[in-house]
Amino acid sequence: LNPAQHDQTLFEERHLRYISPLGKGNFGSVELCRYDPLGDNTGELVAVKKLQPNKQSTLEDFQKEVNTLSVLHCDYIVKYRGVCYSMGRLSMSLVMEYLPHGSLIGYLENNRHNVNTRRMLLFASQICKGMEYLQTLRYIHRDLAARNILVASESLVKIADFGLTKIIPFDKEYYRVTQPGESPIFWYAPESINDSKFSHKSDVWSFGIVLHELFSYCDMVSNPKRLYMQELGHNVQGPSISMHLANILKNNWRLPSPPHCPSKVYNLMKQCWAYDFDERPCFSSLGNQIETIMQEERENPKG
Ligand SMILES: CCCn1cc(-c2nc(Nc3ccc(C(=O)NC)cc3)nc3[nH]ccc23)cn1
Repeated sequence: LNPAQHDQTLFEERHLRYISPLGKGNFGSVELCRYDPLGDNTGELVAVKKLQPNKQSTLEDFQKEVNTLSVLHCDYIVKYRGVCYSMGRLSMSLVMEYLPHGSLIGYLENNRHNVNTRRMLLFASQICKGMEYLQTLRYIHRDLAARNILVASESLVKIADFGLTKIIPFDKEYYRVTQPGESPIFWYAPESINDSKFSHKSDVWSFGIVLHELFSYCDMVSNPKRLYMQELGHNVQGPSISMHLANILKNNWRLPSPPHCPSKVYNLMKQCWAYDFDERPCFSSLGNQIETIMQEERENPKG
């Protein structure tokens, strides 16, 4: 047999059966497929991210996303399975493990009543560990948000969508982006808004926003964009939004504590939202603080 037939990471398009749409990521949409080489529906379900057609730059970016995911091996990061070339290698798709419970946002909306504080803290500590692992490889995610967290089981979440992930150069502690596309500015640290500077500490800021989303049960009413826009006043439009956002952050306004959120958890968020990135905790410190709060929750459960 030729090597390709032994290469488990090469998926032949003719055996990849489309089932349904799963969601939208950076640079493309994700679909549920069954890889069924025997043609008897015994093949396994996979999540396939198809590159958005045309726009040459995204093919290059997409290849980088594929390369990034292919080297990540962590329980708290969605698993790479391989690639599927089509149109004679002119297009490609990223094949990943299928996570049955979908995005954290939908999960929390549908399971609000049986996700207590302890489970939220478990999810937060898993995301923290995934980010700690990324940092050991000098990767910055740059798009850490609840929409990019997937639920593998009722006790396991994973970080997904590495479309904006960058490697920090060996001689610097931050990455400066040239062309910020449609940026998720409400998840951005001040230095990212003002100077397009990204670092592990800007990922920590975004982690604080994810904590807020988690403890708000990803409720639409209190999502970060809506809360910030309320503070900015809806008359602020278009490009000046980021300037106004940077302003209120400079004046030390922060998202309010989610309803019934334990004060120790809100305190963690505030640490992540220190204006000066040097004052923000690192992911390992955050992980330890979360474990401590989890231990206290176990001793005298409130949630
Ligand atoms: C992160 C942004 C891009 N994105 C990735 C995925 C994705 N989804 C799923 N499973 C999934 C999704 C949705 C639902 C659902 O019931 N929806 C109403 C059920 C299961 N497994 C995945 N493995 C790798 C990526 C990925 C979806 N969007």
